[in-house]
Amino acid sequence: MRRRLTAASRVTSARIRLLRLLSDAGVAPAGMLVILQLIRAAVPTAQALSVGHLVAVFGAGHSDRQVLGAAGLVAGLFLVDHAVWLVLTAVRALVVKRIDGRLRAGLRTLAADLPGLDHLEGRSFQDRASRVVDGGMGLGRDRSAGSAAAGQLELVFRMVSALAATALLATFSPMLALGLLLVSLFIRAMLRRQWMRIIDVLDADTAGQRKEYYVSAQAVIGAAKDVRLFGLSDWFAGRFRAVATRTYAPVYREMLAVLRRQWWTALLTVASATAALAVPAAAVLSGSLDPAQLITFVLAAWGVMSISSVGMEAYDIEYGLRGVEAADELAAEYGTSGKSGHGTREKAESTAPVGSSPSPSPSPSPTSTSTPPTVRFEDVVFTYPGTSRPVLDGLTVTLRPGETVAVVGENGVGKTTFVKLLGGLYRPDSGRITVDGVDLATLDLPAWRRRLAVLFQDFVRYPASLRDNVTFAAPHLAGDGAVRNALDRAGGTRLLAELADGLDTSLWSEGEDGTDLSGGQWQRVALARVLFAAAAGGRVLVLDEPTAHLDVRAEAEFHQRVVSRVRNTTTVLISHRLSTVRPADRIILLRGGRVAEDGSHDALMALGGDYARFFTIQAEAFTMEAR
Ligand SMILES: Nc1ncnc2c1ncn2[C@@H]1O[C@H](COP(=O)(O)OP(=O)(O)OP(=O)(O)O)[C@@H](O)[C@H]1O
Repeated sequence: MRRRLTAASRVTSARIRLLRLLSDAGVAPAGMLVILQLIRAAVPTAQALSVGHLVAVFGAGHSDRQVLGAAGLVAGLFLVDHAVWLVLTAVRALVVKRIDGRLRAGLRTLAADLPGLDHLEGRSFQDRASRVVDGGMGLGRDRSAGSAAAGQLELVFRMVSALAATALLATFSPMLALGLLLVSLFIRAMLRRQWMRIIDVLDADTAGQRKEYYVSAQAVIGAAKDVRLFGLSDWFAGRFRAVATRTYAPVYREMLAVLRRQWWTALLTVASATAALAVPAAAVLSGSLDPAQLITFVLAAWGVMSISSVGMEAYDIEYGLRGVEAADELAAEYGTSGKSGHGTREKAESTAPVGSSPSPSPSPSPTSTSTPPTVRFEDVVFTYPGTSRPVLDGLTVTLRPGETVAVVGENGVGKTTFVKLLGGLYRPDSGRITVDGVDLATLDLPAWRRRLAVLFQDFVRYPASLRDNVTFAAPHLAGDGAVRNALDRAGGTRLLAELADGLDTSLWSEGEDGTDLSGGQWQRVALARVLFAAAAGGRVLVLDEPTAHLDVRAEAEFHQRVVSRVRNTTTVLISHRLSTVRPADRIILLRGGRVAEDGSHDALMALGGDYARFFTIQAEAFTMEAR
């Protein structure tokens, strides 16, 4: 009993939460929806009365005017109902869109405010985030949080409508009215319980995303080359069919099972309908009711019984509510930790730096921002969330102000991970990272990041103008001279001259009049972006594989053109092309998650370790090619 009461109170508060969501749509649309629903709720009872009145005036031989008036009332009510339905559909769509928009905007802000990346690693955040934006599998309508709120309002007024009909029927027979209402509510509860299990089955569909991928991969430009050249179209179609069958088969099985269990709810419905007809008919036969009243009360009984059916709104509520709950859970879990920590609360607590409190409060950087800082990794151990093997395992290294440090090592050794930790995107499991002696965990992260200019290996190709692509890190400094200068140093001057609209050329190839660039051209733009950021105050410049897409000449000129012209900045250069890193002040070779070799090119060549071996292999390959 207690469990039932708890469950009932949980359902009630969830339903109230849905109704409160309506305020997100704005007072005018939400208020209008309430008024329209109220009008529609009054229609069945008004129709019962008006049709009864029409029969009464017709049978009693009233004047033509009176009959026409009564018929006009009946017809008018039908018209009003239809017109209200049309307007209501439009207002409902607006309300749904606004509520969903607010919820999605909240999710975007929450995700963007989280300074770390670890929430994006596990399924927990992703699953709940996609539940918030999920429109569900609805027959012609969205099954979102907004539709759940609108559906809840619809249900409230369906109830109001049934109660109004009950009150009208009770003027004839309170017993019949109450009995019909209770049986109808019971049938509804049973039907709802049976059909809503389908929502559980749909919710358990974890293959949905893959299904989407198999469909979209064939239609988007990214995979189109592979699909054609490898002849993968049939493979994609086959995978889609397999996943779709796996998704929908349990849904159809559940539907069949529910249909097989319908016989006794059908029996109850037939019994209710028989009582609704027989009791007023018996009263007519005994002379206590006239035919006009018979019509009114039979229609009223129909109005009461209408609550027994499970309408689309029930699915909307059930499905959309899970999106609302997911949004609430995300807000509770990540809403506040995101502002101050590096990532999720759990990760922040479990990996707090040695000797510091679990959730250090951020403080402004005490270091000067005009000079490059001394950055130290002290015995840093780091394991990606959801994995067990540490990528960095006791990494100790110092980046001294103004020096150029190259980081090299085999694929997967942790070079990019080192950069991610430097940017505060993850926190070490143990050990610490200091900036001028201050633990990075206690620094104001946004302020620290303004001192970094990072070119990632998988840099982003923003669908925006060339100018925006260069100035994103410091839009307030977007003077043409600075942009051209950054492009020039990145080797992008010729590219700029070739583009029809110069700096204003749209690099959004999918947009109207947009242009796309080659891989190497994009790399120059991305390089210009970080050089621009460095000129705007970035004191630590990180270049992860900056020459991977560049042609031979650009690669050969890279050090001269880019690295040697950087002033008042520490440069971290990651590259597999050892000729690119050769001029660096220091070269660090990572192995087993820590520094294995550290020194200038000459020193490491003299050491005769891995660096010397790799360099010799590359040099020999070039010499052989040259012959
Ligand atoms: N988000 C992640 N989640 C789990 N493991 C990851 C993640 N990112 C990287 N790894 C793993 O961490 C290891 C180090 O990756 P990282 O990208 O730092 O290597 P890298 O030295 O930059 O490699 P490369 O030279 O190929 O660019 C790899 O084994 C990789 O599989």
